[in-house]
Amino acid sequence: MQHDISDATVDVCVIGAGFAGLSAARALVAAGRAVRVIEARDRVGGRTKPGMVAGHRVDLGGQWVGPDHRRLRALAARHGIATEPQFETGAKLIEFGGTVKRYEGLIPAIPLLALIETDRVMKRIERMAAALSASAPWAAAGAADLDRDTVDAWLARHVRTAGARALMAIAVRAVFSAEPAEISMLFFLAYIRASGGLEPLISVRGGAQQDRFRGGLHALSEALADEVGRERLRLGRPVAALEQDAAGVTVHGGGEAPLRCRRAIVTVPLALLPRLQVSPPWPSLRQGLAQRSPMGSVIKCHVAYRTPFWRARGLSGEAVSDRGPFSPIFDGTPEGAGEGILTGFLEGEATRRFTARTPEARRAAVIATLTRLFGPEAAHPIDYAENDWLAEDWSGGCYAGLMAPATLTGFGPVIREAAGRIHFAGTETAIEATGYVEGALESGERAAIEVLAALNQDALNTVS
Ligand SMILES: Cc1cc2nc3c(=O)[nH]c(=O)nc-3n(C[C@H](O)[C@H](O)[C@H](O)COP(=O)(O)OP(=O)(O)OC[C@H]3O[C@@H](n4cnc5c(N)ncnc54)[C@H](O)[C@@H]3O)c2cc1C
Repeated sequence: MQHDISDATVDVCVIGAGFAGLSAARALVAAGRAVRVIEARDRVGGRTKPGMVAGHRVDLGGQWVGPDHRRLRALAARHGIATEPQFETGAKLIEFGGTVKRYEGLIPAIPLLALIETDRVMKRIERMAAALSASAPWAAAGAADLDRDTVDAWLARHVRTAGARALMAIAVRAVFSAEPAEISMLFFLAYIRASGGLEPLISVRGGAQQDRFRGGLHALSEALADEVGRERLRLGRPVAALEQDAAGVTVHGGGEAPLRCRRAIVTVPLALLPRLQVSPPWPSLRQGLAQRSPMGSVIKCHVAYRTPFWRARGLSGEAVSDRGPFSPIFDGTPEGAGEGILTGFLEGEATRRFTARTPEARRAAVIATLTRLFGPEAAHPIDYAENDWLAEDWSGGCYAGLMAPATLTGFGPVIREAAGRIHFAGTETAIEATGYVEGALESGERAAIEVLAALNQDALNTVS
């Protein structure tokens, strides 16, 4: 059916009320545009989610904020939401090659040769990432060669000691919730480039795990939804189809009458795009990109104890293990709480192994890892909470979308390209802090600017 531009109900329809969708909507509302945000879940926040453990509010999804995440910090400041530093006083633990060791600072207690090689390879990776353009990593000299390799294949060729390879695999899992064999070397470097380095991605102080929000990160998505205006939000309404013609876009689904808009912004992860019926079909490279951008695999768990007993033993609560399945681990105790909480992840292959098991089996495996690392006191938690993101229908995995070899060079250049009147946001499309809430906010702002320019151009075209 052909529609006229005058029958548009709103200027812009935003699909998805995660941080990207809400940030786009906020900017459009501020510019005086009529906006509707349509969200499949019955809540805002997408990959952030509130939970409770031992009576304390915790984040079941995204949690930390880095020093450079200025948009997220500005949002918190506007709402008087304070941060607290991630607790890191004391020694860290590493389980490596069958033994558990304590260490202080950044240098883990592993054999010297492996340590020297890890340092060398980290520096090389930092240099390679810094040489890429953040907005067009596919255009770099040698990009095709890097995009032919998985991280695993590259490490196998360039790292000799098994210890350094194992340590790098722990870092890859921690950042991508994927195995090194799953992702392209070029994608790995581009993701690092977007956050200013690998060290900032894996660090607490000065890095992506530096601070948490009092009351949880999810509360900031609620604050952002308030800024957009609740009357503009439709929750529990999965969009099923987008029909585009010369004058606008008709949005179908969620048991409501079709909604007509001049422009749409789709913020769902690339992997979920094929679930939307679109007419006309997505441009072929967009379709190919969506088919080749799977999500990572992660289960996040919080384990509560009567006290943070590890602190009394001079431990920070931070730990990693090459055996798993629960690694990495951080002290997740909220400031001022009497109880202690250890927060950590099953990532990549470990998630795949445990997603189909019972919650009891997962809990037992998590506690077994904690007991090996922190001793017998860890065997007696008072509460446990988890969230399997691989099983979340409207995410399909987390933390973010990944790219296997030959994707970024073959399909990447269209990642931020509009398909007619449909524009794209979402942390996967971010130039800065891709994969993080900060990236989601940046992508929403960028898409809003793009749409405002397009709406102005549409208006000029109508007049002329
Ligand atoms: C366990 C975990 C830990 C993390 N840790 C951190 C961290 O510490 N710090 C950090 O910055 N980031 C972290 N992240 C990543 C961060 O949460 C994401 O980068 C960010 O939330 C993505 O926002 P987004 O708006 O791009 O996507 P989403 O949040 O995925 O938003 C997309 C929205 O679209 C909706 N949707 C999907 N399909 C449809 C449809 N058909 N119709 C309507 N709506 C639809 C979804 O329900 C969702 O709400 C973590 C994520 C997880 C899961």
